Amino acid sequence: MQTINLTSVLPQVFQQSKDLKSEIWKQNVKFERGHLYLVEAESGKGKSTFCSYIVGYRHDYSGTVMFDDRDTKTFKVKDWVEMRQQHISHLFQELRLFPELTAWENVQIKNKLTNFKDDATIRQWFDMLGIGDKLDAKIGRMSFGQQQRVAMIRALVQPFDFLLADEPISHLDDNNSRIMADIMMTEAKAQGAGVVVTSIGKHMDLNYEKTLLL
Ligand SMILES: Nc1ncnc2c1ncn2[C@@H]1O[C@H](COP(=O)(O)OP(=O)(O)OP(=O)(O)O)[C@@H](O)[C@H]1O
Repeated sequence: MQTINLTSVLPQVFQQSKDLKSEIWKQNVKFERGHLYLVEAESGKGKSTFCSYIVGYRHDYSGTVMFDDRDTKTFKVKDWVEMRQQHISHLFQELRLFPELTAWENVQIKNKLTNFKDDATIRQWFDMLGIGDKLDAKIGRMSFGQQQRVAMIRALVQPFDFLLADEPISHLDDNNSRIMADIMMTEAKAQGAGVVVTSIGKHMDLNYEKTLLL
């Protein structure tokens, strides 16, 4: 997939808003593979909603979301499954890890779908992010910031044309944010992928090519 195109997309929840000013909602916006975008917004403006539309978890909008020349409203479940396994990776703001599984198991459950990364690479990422001693820790017993790092690793153990990172560093210190940004961008470059980062203020320090206000 080369492009994601949003045309006149408006969430139902904002349908009655008279003073909606947005560079995404009700606009024509194109995200291209190989490019880096920042979507900035205040709380409640719809960052998570925007991500949900692109990964197909929600469809409560008017307008169209196109992947290349395919209207995603025509997608069947199997199309979304393929998209999420092979083309779009999503780091959820609320992470959506399995609390009863260990950090390692949470990553492997995703990695096993495509066997995309070897164990050594995954271990190295845990070490780089300062959670090398947490491989066997249950997610439910890790801090949110530690879980955020596990969720990023999980987002990277699959092929993708686009990576959507919804507030990826909300609970990270500057050092870990930098390391995570480096790992994420190295992976995205290796895959020639586009990256869309959303932020409520504190954002990854990256050379964004385009910033859009939601
Ligand atoms: N599943 C849903 N169905 C319908 N409306 C929703 C749903 N989730 C959120 N909303 C509404 O959509 C609007 C945007 O919510 P969303 O969670 O996308 O905002 P956000 O920008 O990600 O906020 P925050 O930064 O506070 O997490 C809010 O008015 C919210 O009440």
